[in-house]
Amino acid sequence: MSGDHTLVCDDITRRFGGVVALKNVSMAVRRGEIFGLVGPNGSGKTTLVNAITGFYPPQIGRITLDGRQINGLKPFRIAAMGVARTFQNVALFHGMSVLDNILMGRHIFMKPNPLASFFYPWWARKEEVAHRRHVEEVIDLLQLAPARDEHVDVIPLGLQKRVELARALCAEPKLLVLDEPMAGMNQEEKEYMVRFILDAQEALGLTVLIIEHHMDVVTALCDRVLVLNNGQEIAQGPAREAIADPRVVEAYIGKPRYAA
Ligand SMILES: Nc1ncnc2c1ncn2[C@@H]1O[C@H](COP(=O)(O)OP(=O)(O)OP(=O)(O)O)[C@@H](O)[C@H]1O
Repeated sequence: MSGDHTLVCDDITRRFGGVVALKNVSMAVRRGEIFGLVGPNGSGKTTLVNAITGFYPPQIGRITLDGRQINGLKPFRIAAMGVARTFQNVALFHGMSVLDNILMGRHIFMKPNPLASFFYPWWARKEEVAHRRHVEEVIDLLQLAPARDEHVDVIPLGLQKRVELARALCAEPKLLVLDEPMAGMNQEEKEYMVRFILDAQEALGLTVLIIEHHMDVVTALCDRVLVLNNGQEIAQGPAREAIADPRVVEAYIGKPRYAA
């Protein structure tokens, strides 16, 4: 199945003590698509992302990235294989500027070699220029130039989330995983973020897995979605069809009284 797919999750089960957070969940994210993970609070979305990124590997099931099994690998190995992630609660480096935070996204490409840098300073400079060039492209793409020298602690939440997105893009990911990138944003900030994600996806040919609660954002962004409830799939398919599924409506707003 992996030929056209960047990510395949096959029959994933993850328990935390007596809590079954994911039960027999399968999905496949096609190359170049935006795939949404949807579901009410506690339905297992973050657990699935944590399984994919290696933070909490599944006890049962198999996860492959471009056909190579990744479950069982440490998070830094999975990151080095091309999976970049943003977090539900912004996870930036405090006390550092926007630019320095974004530059951190390049660290997986940096192979410090003090001897080479000492004897061939031009080589180290050339490497830094290449990293800077890539960072500048991302800064332009996400329109972050006016904020580049600001400290991340003093900029608005919407901008912080954009900086986190920029840092993830700088890792040139095969798979970009976004955990609620619109959380806490107002309508205008959400609309901007949707635009930036679509622009980045088009410009960089990204494959994106996104956890999202706002249904207007899901339909604007996602090609297909997996809907979870109580750790199990209740719908999967094209975004509009899946979220209109009666089981999904029921999971979000409950059964109408006359149907009880
Ligand atoms: N580290 C953990 N230890 C114990 N239980 C956990 C852990 N992580 C998740 N769970 C449990 O697994 C279930 C699924 O949680 P998860 O955070 O994956 O849901 P979610 O769909 O991402 O929810 P939300 O939309 O609120 O972020 C919940 O019952 C949660 O309490």
